[in-house]
Amino acid sequence: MKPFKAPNRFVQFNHSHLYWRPPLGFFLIGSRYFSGLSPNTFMDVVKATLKRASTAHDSVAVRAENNSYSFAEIVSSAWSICNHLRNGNFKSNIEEGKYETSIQTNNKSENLHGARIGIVAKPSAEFVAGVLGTWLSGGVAVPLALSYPETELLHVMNDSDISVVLSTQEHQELMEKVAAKCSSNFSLLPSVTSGPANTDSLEAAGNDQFHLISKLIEEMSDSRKFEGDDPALILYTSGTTGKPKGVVHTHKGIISQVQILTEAWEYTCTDQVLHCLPLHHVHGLFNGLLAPLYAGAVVEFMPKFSVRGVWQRWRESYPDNGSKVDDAITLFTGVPTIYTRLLQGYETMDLDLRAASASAARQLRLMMCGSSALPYPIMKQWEEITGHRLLERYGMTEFVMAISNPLHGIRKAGTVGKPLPRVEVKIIGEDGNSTDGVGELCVRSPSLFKEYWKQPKVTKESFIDGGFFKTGDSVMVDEDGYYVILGRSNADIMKVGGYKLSALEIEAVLLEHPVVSECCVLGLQDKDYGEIVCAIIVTTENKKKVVDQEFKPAITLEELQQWSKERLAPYKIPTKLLLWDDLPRNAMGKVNKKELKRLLEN
Ligand SMILES: Nc1ncnc2c1ncn2[C@@H]1O[C@H](COP(=O)(O)OP(=O)(O)OP(=O)(O)O)[C@@H](O)[C@H]1O
Repeated sequence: MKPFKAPNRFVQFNHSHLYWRPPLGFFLIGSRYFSGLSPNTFMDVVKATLKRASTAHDSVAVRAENNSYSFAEIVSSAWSICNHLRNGNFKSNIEEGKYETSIQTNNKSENLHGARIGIVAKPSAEFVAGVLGTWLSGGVAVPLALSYPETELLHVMNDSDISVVLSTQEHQELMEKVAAKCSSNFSLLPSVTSGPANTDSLEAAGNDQFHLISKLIEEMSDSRKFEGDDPALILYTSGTTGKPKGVVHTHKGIISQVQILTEAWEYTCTDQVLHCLPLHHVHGLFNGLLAPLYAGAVVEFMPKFSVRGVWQRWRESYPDNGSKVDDAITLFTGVPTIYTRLLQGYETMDLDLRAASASAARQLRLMMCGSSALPYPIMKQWEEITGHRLLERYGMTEFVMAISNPLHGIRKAGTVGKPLPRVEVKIIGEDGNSTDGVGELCVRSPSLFKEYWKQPKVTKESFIDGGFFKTGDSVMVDEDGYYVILGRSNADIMKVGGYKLSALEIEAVLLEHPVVSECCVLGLQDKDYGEIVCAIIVTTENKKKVVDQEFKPAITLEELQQWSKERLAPYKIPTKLLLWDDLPRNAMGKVNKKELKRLLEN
């Protein structure tokens, strides 16, 4: 195993032919790989990277658990996974590490022709190799959530007709059981082996590696397994608004999306991402992994999010005022609850540690937030401490990212910015016609999904004329052309006594109350008003302690209503209050309001 080591892309080698570094200013899209040609699929990017690696030392692409892995190392593991899948010998359980690691040119081996391959692994080099190996074999990757309970796993695996589940020892017991119930095969992912870290030893050990890479390129060029329009990925929606649906993305859609993100947020090969999100969701998979890899950045996985771990990693990156280590983190992206937790962690630090943490965080290039609405108090506090105004953006499983606040220019609180390059949007009213007011957001983008898996009727109903996808989100545009997300039409938009209210707007206000730490607003059925506004509140820790001692609630409905009077129109003020210890959130930190409503109304 290669020791954890700084990537050497900043190193100026003596032998200039060993390492090509794009001149600064050379435009960024895939600049590490392409000088003019435009890739059709992500695998073209991989091939170009390998070509470069055959004549140069390939620097670090992924770091995980104190190991560093180059693209070539990940791809050679992907290649053995591909052979394994194509040879169809997965019926017998293969022990970890016993995959055929040499390159086989097996003319009899089958292209998988779109067979679905489930991938269950924590964020790791093995996960990345699993996805690339699936693509190399002509299969469709289906990343499955580690947090899924068995019933949900069964639903997703049966729904997508998974042929083989690739997983690691950690999940072997559960996945073997589930695979057997779905008549799928189970196979262990081989460990990605990492080679020598420095150029000298690489040159010493070099011939084998270069030989391997040349063979990989040959194989990849020989056998074209898929076209741009072919399915590459099925991601399951979180099920916030119904049963999870399989969203099919094509190779072409994936490459378009990573190009869009690279361009908008100026990802480059000098970036190093600290990644602590799940990989079965677009935020973690595209924003945090595929787009950075495309740009040649390093992705460092922290598979289990840890508040102390994140702050510490930033402090290690920028140890003293102004100094920066070679493997310094430059990019971070998270959901709002991650930032809430980081702020809570910050508050428990002593003054010296706070100063060091804030100063380190300040030096990252970019910090982003999304997947659900970023509460204003969190954004404000984060900016006061770290100097970063979080870049909030809007996305969805079906088109990945569509709207974003700018990298340069004004990032407006409470908005998600403007459409990303090459993304078109329009708002339609209840009559289906375009409107300038509040309405449903529709998106047309090169990254739009192909279809819902095995659901042609639902797919058809989700599009309007001209190929715009109906998001189900209510939005409006402010005076500067920035988009404001009012929420899911069927979960966040409440109909109270004839008024249509946005739960997100009310949540944003309630979160400013000093005792409110988290909150969720939803409409509950009412015979007089249609719906009433119900607020579920988690109070701040200190208050809760006082409360426990005094046996009195941290806040009463009357107190909340009194406080709200100056901030909300009378019909928006909650008429029901529930105080909970925490909110039931999924892996992406989202509350399933439909399920909560069902629970509270029964
Ligand atoms: N910055 C943001 N602000 C507010 N809402 C956001 C933001 N980013 C994403 N969202 C919400 O997340 C939704 C997309 O998330 P995702 O595709 O995971 O679906 P889901 O709601 O979690 O699950 P399902 O599609 O199964 O209902 C968007 O439609 C929008 O409602």
